[in-house]
Amino acid sequence: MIPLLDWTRARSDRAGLVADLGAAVRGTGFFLLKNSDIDPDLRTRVLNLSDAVFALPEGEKEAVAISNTPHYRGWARPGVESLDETRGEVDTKQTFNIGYDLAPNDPRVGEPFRGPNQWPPLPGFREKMLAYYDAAQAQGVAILSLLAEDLGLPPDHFAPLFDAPLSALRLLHYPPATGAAGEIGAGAHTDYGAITLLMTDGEPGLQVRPRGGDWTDVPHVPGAYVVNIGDCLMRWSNDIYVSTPHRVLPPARTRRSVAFFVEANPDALVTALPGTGAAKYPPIRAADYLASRLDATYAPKVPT
Ligand SMILES: O=C(O)CCC(=O)C(=O)O
Ligand SMILES: [Fe+2]
Repeated sequence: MIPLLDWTRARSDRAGLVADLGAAVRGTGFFLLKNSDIDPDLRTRVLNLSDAVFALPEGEKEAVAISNTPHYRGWARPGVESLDETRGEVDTKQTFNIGYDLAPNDPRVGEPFRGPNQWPPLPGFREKMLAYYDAAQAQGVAILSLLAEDLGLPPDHFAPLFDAPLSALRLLHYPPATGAAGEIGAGAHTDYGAITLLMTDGEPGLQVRPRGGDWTDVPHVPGAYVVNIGDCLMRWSNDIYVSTPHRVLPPARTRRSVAFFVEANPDALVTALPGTGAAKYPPIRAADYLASRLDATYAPKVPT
């Protein structure tokens, strides 16, 4: 149901990979991707640095808390986010968000989602996270080029719309389940962006709920990314591609994952792609679409 695709086919069997990808994104909207272009050593460094940031003393995490800035960057303690907007539950996960990096004096600072990142005092953290951000964005754009072919568009259709992106690198840390009533690692949700590239540590918990189906575990294939379509690309494709609800159950042991949300440039106009039929939705700027979704995620659910 969730196919395992081999990225090396992008060079050796491109038409075959385009066909398999096209089927996956019209089905559950989820697939596993092995042999990605992202350096395995860089992936390991990012996961280790992620452990290090969550292990910092509370005070050092507070110094880079997401609440310090309006840009959705930095550390979020458990309970700050509630991915399932329809329920009172708050997520047990901690997260650390990194965005497109701008110098504090860049003229774009002040536009929605534009700003400097907050960096914890860990050697190599900034350098490795920014290297991973660029590598993951490039991988996302490469996947989008195959999807453009799948839709009968030129392979470079998306590239200029994703070169100064809203994309977010998110480190996640789930504590072991306590058994408390209503406990959830990450509440049921769909992703907001174009494509999500997720690396996990193999600890189970991630589940998807395909249309008309039940919650199903996402298998773990060592070294493979879990890739899924987000709501923005579903809308852009005029609902040809499918963004599927997923969640993370409270894990038996500490669970770590690293999500990269591939997003478009703020000004990219999300409007039914050529050849996808009569538009079901009005055009919207990518930044306005993201703003509408993030507001719901961070709205207070519990009295503080
Ligand atoms: O941690 C995971 O496995 C999934 C996280 C997720 O779905 C998200 O952050 O959007
Ligand atoms: Fe997600």
